[in-house]
Amino acid sequence: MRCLIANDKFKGSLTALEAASAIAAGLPAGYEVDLCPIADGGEGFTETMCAALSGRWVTADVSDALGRPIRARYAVTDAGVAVMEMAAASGLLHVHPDERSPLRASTFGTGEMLRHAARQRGVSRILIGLGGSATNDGGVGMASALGISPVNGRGRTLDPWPSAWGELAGFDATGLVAVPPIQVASDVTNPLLGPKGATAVFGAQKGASEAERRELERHLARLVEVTGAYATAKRPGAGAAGGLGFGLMHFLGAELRSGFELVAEALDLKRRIQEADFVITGEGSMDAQSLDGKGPVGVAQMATSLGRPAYAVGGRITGDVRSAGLFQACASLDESGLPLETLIRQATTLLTEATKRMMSQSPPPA
Ligand SMILES: Nc1ncnc2c1ncn2[C@@H]1O[C@H](COP(=O)(O)OP(=O)(O)OP(=O)(O)O)[C@@H](O)[C@H]1O
Ligand SMILES: O=C(O)[C@H](O)CO
Repeated sequence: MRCLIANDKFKGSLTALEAASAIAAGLPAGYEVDLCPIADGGEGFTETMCAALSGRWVTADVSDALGRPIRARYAVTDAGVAVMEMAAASGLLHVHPDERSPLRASTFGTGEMLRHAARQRGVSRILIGLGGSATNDGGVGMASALGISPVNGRGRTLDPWPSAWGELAGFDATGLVAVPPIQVASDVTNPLLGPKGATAVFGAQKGASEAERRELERHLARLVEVTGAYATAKRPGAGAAGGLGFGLMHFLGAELRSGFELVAEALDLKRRIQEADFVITGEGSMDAQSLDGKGPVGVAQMATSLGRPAYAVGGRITGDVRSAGLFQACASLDESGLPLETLIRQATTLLTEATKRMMSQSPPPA
């Protein structure tokens, strides 16, 4: 029996590779294993792509979402592609829960990282992953760092975070820095505005109260009005990373694709599924958001279409995912009834045990 293990990270407890190894340890003796950690555009995207494309790491001193100095890492591949994730600079991970404040947060640091990459010798293309952001600025911070500044009616430059845009009247691009073509790997397909938009769906996890979410939505709507980019705002992925998807497409003409699809291509996932008898996927939390184009669901759909049974292991797996008809069997760490803190601390052992249990209860068809 050959098993492909293609899971994403368990955020807060295990990287994708650590989780894949813990899952492998739970398989019956004698099974062949192909470890294939995946990512979708959020944290872990660069590491996964760098491993697949063989790149070297570069560090850049930039700003985090609140403007504090941060050292961000990205990779440059042998083929001259700079591969990065916005979360390395503007991620939620770098902002303590008490400090989260998307009205004051900006993607300026992501723009600095892009500028840094554009200046690297031999870089002819940039691939940037979106997801896990602390920001909700429509990419204005990013644009600002590249010389496209938000201005008021008198031409005065405004700060690049939403609460400063009361008088936003346009953009001054006279200082625009040259950047190579950019391809975007988006973790979600949400549009910029509305009930399925960046603020409504992801604002709360960044610390925005209901009143703040209303204000953020107003600012983003104003941004669309001022730029006239109504069609871009509606495109799938425009709402990724607090609207950075919109900003990259509108200000820099970037091409946006599903992060999972890009990763799947780089990892040669289809061939590896075909070579396996069954597939195990998973991530920290498999929930309604996962059904919206996230990696593990993508793996399961691909496996099903190739006639290979898919299994899921997660920290938690909600009922809608379990009943989506995608998995032969599911096992989650929280079925043990242990508190989250213990599930996170003992994630490796528990994941191995959950896999063992799942495989003995529902073995793959011989
Ligand atoms: N060992 C664990 N046991 C139980 N739950 C876990 C464990 N590790 C992570 N989680 C849950 O998963 C959540 C994180 O989900 P996940 O790892 O899928 O990342 P995510 O935020 O959905 O990332 P992405 O935006 O890339 O999908 C945590 O908040 C936690 O509730
Ligand atoms: O960063 C975010 O807002 C979410 O991960 C969706 O992209």
